[in-house]
Amino acid sequence: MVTRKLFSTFQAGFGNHFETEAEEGALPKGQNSPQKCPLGLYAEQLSGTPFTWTYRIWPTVLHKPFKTCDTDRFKNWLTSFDRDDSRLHVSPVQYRWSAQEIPTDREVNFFEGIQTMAGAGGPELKDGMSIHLYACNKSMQKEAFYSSDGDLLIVPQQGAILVKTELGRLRVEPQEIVVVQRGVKFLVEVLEGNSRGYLCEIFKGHFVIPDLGPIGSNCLANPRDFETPVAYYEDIEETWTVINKFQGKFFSFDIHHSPFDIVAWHGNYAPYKYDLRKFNTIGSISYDHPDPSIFTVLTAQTDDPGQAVCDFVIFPPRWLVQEHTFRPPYYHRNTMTEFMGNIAGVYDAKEKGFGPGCSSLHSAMSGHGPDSGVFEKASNADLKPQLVAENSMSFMFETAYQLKLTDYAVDDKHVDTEYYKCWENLPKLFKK
Ligand SMILES: O=C(O)Cc1cc(O)ccc1O
Ligand SMILES: [Fe+2]
Repeated sequence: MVTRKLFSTFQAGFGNHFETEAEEGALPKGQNSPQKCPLGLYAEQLSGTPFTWTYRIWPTVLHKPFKTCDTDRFKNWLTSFDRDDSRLHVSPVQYRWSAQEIPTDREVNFFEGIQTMAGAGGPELKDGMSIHLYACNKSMQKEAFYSSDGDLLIVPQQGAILVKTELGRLRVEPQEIVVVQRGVKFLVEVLEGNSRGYLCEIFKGHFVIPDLGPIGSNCLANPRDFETPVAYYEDIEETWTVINKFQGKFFSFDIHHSPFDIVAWHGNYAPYKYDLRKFNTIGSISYDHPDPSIFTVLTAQTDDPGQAVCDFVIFPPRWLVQEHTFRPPYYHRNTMTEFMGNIAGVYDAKEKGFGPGCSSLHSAMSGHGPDSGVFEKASNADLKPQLVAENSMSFMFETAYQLKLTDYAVDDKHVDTEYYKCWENLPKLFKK
C-alpha cells in the first residue's frame, strides 16, 4: 500500500534538539534504542556530530552493493583541491563571471548541474571548502543523494526548489537558503522549471550563527527564524537509486523502497532553511563604514578563532546614515578570500556588470573596491539617510583558505575579461 503523509509545518529555532513524529507513538519514549521500536520501525542513529536518532521502515544498510557511478554525469563537481590536478589553477586575478546558463537543449537535474568554481582542501582530512554554481531544469525522480564529504549550503538565485530530505521537506525560493548536512539523503525538485543558484560545501565542521559579542542578545539572523522540517515519510516499495559522493568520487546503490522512510526522529543534526529577508541588519549610526562581518548570517569556523572555513555574509536592503563618510565599501585588501554572488537587484559597490546570477572573486590580498562610477558618486553625495540595495540581495562566501580555480572559472567564455576596467578611470585627486 502507498501512503503519503503531507505536512507543511516546521520546527523553529537554530541547533535545537527537536523531536517529531509523522505517526502518533512512533518515537520511543524515554530511550533511544528499545528492544523493539514502536510500530515495528528500525532505530538508526545518524551521527554528524551532533546526532539524530531516526526510526525508519528500513535501515540504510539494506541495499544492493555499492557501484561506481557514471562519472560523466557529475564531471563538473570537483572536491579535492590538494591533489595534483591539471583542472585546477592558481591565480590572484580579480575575477567576475557571468551567470551560469541553464541548459535548454537537454534535461539536467540539480546534481548534474553543479559546476565547481573554486575550492581549498578536501574531505580526506575534513578540512577545506568549495564553491559551486548550479543550473538545472529537471526534478529528480527515484534517485536520492548524500554526501560523505561535507555540508552543503544552497543559495537559490532563480526558481523555487523542493529539497526533500530524509528528515523532512523544505521548499526554498530565491532569497532563502537551505543547509543539508553530511550524510543526510535528499533530492531536489525544481518547482518552477529553470533553476539556478550558488553552493558552498564545507569539509570541516558545521555552520552556526555567529557569536554576537557586544551586539548582545539579538539582531542579525535570529535563531527562531530558522526552520527545520517535521518528519515526513513515504511507504513505497519500488526501486530507488541512492548516489553517494565519497572523497569526490560518485558511487550508487539500489534499494527496493523510497529512502524517505523515516517516520519519526529526534536530535539536533537536521537540515534547516532561513529566509534572508528576515535578517535584522545593523550598521553604523554615527560615522565610517563597518566591516561586513556584521552581516554574517552563518559561520563555520576553523580551529583558529576568527578564521572561518566560510562566513556566509549578505548585503540586504538597508539604510545608510553615516555622516562625513564614504559610504560604500572602502578600497581594501584582505587575508580572507571573498567570493560574491548576486541573488537579486544591484550590489551597491558595483553599479554595472554584476547582475543577478553573476559572481566575483577577490582572493587573499588582491586589491578591490567600488568601481570608478560608484567612487565618484559616493565621494560627492549629499549624505542624507539613504536606502541602499532596495529589493536587492547579494552575498559573500568569505574564507580563510586560499582557493584554487577550475577550468570553467578561468575560461574566457564565462570570465568578464573587462572587469579590471571598472577601476581604470579612477582619477588622481592628490594635491600638495
Ligand atoms: O569587497 C566587497 O565588496 C565586500 C565588502 C564589503 C564591504 O562593505 C566592506 C568590505 C568588503 O570586503
Ligand atoms: Fe572585499
